[in-house]
Amino acid sequence: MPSLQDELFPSTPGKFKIDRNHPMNRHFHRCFASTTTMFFWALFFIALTASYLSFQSFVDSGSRYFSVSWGGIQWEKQLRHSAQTHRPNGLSVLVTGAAGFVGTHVSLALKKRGDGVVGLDNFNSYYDPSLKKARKSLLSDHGIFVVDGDLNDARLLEKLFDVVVFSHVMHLAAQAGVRYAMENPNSYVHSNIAGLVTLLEACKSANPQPAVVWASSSSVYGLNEKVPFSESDRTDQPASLYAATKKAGEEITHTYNHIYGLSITGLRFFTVYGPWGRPDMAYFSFTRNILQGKPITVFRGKNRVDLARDFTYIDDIVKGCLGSLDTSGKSTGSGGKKTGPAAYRIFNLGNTSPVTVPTLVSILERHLKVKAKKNVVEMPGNGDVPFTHANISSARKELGYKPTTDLQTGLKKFVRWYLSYYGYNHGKPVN
Ligand SMILES: O=C(O)[C@H]1O[C@H](OP(=O)(O)OP(=O)(O)OC[C@H]2O[C@@H](n3ccc(=O)[nH]c3=O)[C@H](O)[C@@H]2O)[C@H](O)[C@@H](O)[C@@H]1O
Repeated sequence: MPSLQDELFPSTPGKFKIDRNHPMNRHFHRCFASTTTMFFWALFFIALTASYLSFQSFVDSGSRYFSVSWGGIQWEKQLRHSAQTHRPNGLSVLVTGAAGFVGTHVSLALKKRGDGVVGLDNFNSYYDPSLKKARKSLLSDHGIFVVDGDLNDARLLEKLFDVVVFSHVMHLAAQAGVRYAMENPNSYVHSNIAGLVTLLEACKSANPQPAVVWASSSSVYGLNEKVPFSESDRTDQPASLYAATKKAGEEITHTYNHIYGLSITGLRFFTVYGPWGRPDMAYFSFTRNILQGKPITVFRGKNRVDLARDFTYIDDIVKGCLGSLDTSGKSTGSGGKKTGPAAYRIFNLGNTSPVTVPTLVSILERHLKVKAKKNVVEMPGNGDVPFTHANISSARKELGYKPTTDLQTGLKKFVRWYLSYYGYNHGKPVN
C-alpha cells in the first residue's frame, strides 16, 4: 500500500495527478494555496520595502559620483543636535574642513562658547587621513558631528541647509600647500575654485542666507616687496597656483557679495602652526625628521638671504576667526536675490613679527633637545616666496584681533603636543 508521502509526492515528476476528491488532497490544496499566496505577499512587501529604501537613499545620498553615505533620519538628528546652540544669540555654524588643522580648533572654540557647529570634511589623503580621523573623534567627544562629504556635492550642501538653519559658514576646506600645486594642480581647482563656487551657490540659495567667513592666504601677496603686507597692497603677482586659486577665491566671493548680497569676510592667514597641525608644513616635517635623525632641507633665498615667515599661532588665528564671525553682519539676499548691500571684508591674520627659517629650526632643536642635520639649498622656483609680514591694523581695529603668542612659546606647545601624540619614537625603525 502506497504511503501518504508516495500518494502526494510521487517520485516521477509529471506523473503527479491530483485526486481533488481525496480528503487529504483537498486539505493540502487549501494549505498550498494559502502558503503560495502568503509567499507572494511576502515577496511583494520585500520588493516594496527594497524599492522604498533605495529611493530614500537615492533622494538622501545625492549623486552617486560622491561615494560617501549621508542622509536618513538618524543622520539628520545628529546634524540638528550638533547645530544646537547653548547660549542666548548663539551662532549656528557650518564649518567646512572641520577635520583640518584650523577647522578643528575653530570648531572646538565655537562649541566651547555655546555655539552650534556642524562640520564637513572629505577626509582626503593629501596628508595622513588618520590624523584627520583623530581630530574628528576629538570633535565628536565635544559633541560636534562632522559630515563625511565633498564641497562639490551640491545635493549634500542643499540637504545640509534644508536640515539646519545656519547663521554662518566658516569655510576652511581647501587644497592647501604652496609647493604641492606643481604636483597636483587640479586638486587646487577642484577644492579652491569649483568647491568654493558650489558652496557659495548653496549659501546664496539658502533662506536665510548665512554670512560667510573663509580662509584666503598670505600667499596672495606673491612677489609683492612692500612690507609689511597691507590688505590694500597689490595681489596680482601670485607666485604659485595655490596663491592664484586663493586670489581667485577673493574675486569669486566678491561677485557673490555684489550680486546676491552675501556677507563675506576673507582672512589672509600667515603660516599658521600649532598642536594638531598639518604634517606637510615645514615646522611639522622638520620636527618629525629631527626626531627620526633624518636630514631636513632648509631653503635659502637669492644671495644667501634667509627665508622668513610671519608664523602665526593657532590660538591667535582662532580668535581672529571668531571675531570675524561675530562682526560679519547679516547677508541681505533672500530667495537667491539681493535686497541690499552686505559687508565685503578682507583681513590679514598674521603675527607681525617674521622669523627666519634657520631660527625656526634652532627653536625646534632647543625644544626637542636634538640637533638637526641641515641641508641648506637655494629655494627652488616652485611657488615659494622669500618672506611674509602682516600688517594687522585693520583686523585689530575691526575684529579686536591681537596676537599674543611668539614663535618660541607656540613651538613649545606644538612640540609638547607632538610628543604626546606620536611619542619620541614616531616612525623610528624598531630594532
Ligand atoms: O601663509 C600662507 O599663506 C601659507 O602658509 C603655509 O605656506 P608656507 O609659508 O610656505 O609654509 P611652509 O610650507 O611651512 O614653509 C615655511 C617656510 O619653510 C621653508 N621650507 C619649507 C619646506 C622645506 O622642506 N624647507 C624649507 O626651508 C619654506 O620655504 C618657507 O619659507 C601653508 O602651507 C599654506 O597652506 C598657507 O596658505
